[in-house]
Amino acid sequence: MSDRIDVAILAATGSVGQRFVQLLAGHPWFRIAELVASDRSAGKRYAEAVNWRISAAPPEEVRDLVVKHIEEPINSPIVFSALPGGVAGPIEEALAAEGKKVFTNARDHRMDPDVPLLIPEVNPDHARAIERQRQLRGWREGFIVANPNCSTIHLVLALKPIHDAFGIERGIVTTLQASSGAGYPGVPSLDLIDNVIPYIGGEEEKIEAESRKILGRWIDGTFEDAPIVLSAHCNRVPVRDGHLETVSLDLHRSATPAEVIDVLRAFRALPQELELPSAPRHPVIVLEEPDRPQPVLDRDAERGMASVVGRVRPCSVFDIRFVVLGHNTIRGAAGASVLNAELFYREGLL
Ligand SMILES: NC(=O)C1=CN([C@@H]2O[C@H](COP(=O)(O)OP(=O)(O)OC[C@H]3O[C@@H](n4cnc5c(N)ncnc54)[C@H](OP(=O)(O)O)[C@@H]3O)[C@@H](O)[C@H]2O)C=CC1
Ligand SMILES: N[C@@H](CC(=O)OP(=O)(O)O)C(=O)O
Repeated sequence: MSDRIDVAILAATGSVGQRFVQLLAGHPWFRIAELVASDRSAGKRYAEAVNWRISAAPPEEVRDLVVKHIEEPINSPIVFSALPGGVAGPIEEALAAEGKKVFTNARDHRMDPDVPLLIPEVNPDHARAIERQRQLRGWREGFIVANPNCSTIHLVLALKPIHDAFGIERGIVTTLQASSGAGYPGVPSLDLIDNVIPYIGGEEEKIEAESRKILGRWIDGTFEDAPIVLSAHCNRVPVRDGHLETVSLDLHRSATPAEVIDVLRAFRALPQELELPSAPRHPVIVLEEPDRPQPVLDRDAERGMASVVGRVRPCSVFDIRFVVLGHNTIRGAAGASVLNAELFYREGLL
């Protein structure tokens, strides 16, 4: 009999669901007990249902689990959700109302005024919002905690130490986002090979709004946005995994590239202090080679859990500019949710 806590993964067969399976297989605190997906997969063994795309084969411990239908009851106390946006909202609410602790990747509840949009290195205190959430929604044990959009997470991990040290007034971010960000099979290959698509629906708005919420404060029972103005431009590029973002920032107090590199390299926070199992030792890595970071070379840094910064230099329009890269389905999605759950476990909130 294991003393690990049982968890269910919703949408376990998709791009993000597969990452959940990979990251939770053999986890020291959590045990994959239930895998859930749509009509297409329900009733099949996981190994038959999934089109496993991230390594040679799914982990041994899940291959024979029979995939549940999304309408079947869930027994595990913790639920990781990789459901599609639009589908996720009501399902996650019903589960939280039943008492489940729901850690979601989906966009549906991220901007709710009582849902923490959590990056444990950046705003762990926002976790306190679950008390208000329970009060407002009449939930006794359950809750919903969201992690941000994949581009937002890597951007904000780099912004946080800079904001704390120098204050960010405004900025421009341009993303080059991997094809796996669109799920599987995602953008048709003939649309993406030899091409760049300068549009990802809703992404620019999410990056701008989510960053302000995360860098803002939880105060007197409400979220107060950080007064930072961002302009985002999002592009889909023919890269398999890893979102790269170019960033220019206007600061309250101007800083040299060396000062910015120092604060990024010194950045450590609660997950590192608590030694959470999925926490990177260095949440932000800074490279000094002029042509890095690159998706193929750098997306797996710290098992895909770190953001990799490079090309920190003065900006001719604002104060400072740099590039940040991160793995979109690991730290940008499933790994982010797992780290959120680990923080809750260590803080006694599960
Ligand atoms: N890919 C990324 O980089 C990121 C994705 N996200 C978010 O994560 C979520 C999942 O995205 P992704 O994995 O890329 O998507 P995929 O298209 O790869 O996978 C979709 C998954 O959803 C399941 N599904 C679809 N409809 C239903 C339904 N009605 N009930 C139950 N399960 C259903 C599918 O199951 P089946 O196989 O049985 O059809 C499959 O497991 C989305 O909310 C997305 O916005 C967030 C950050 C990054
Ligand atoms: N939009 C992201 C992935 C995603 O699904 O984002 P969100 O969870 O914010 O909808 C991408 O295309 O790379």
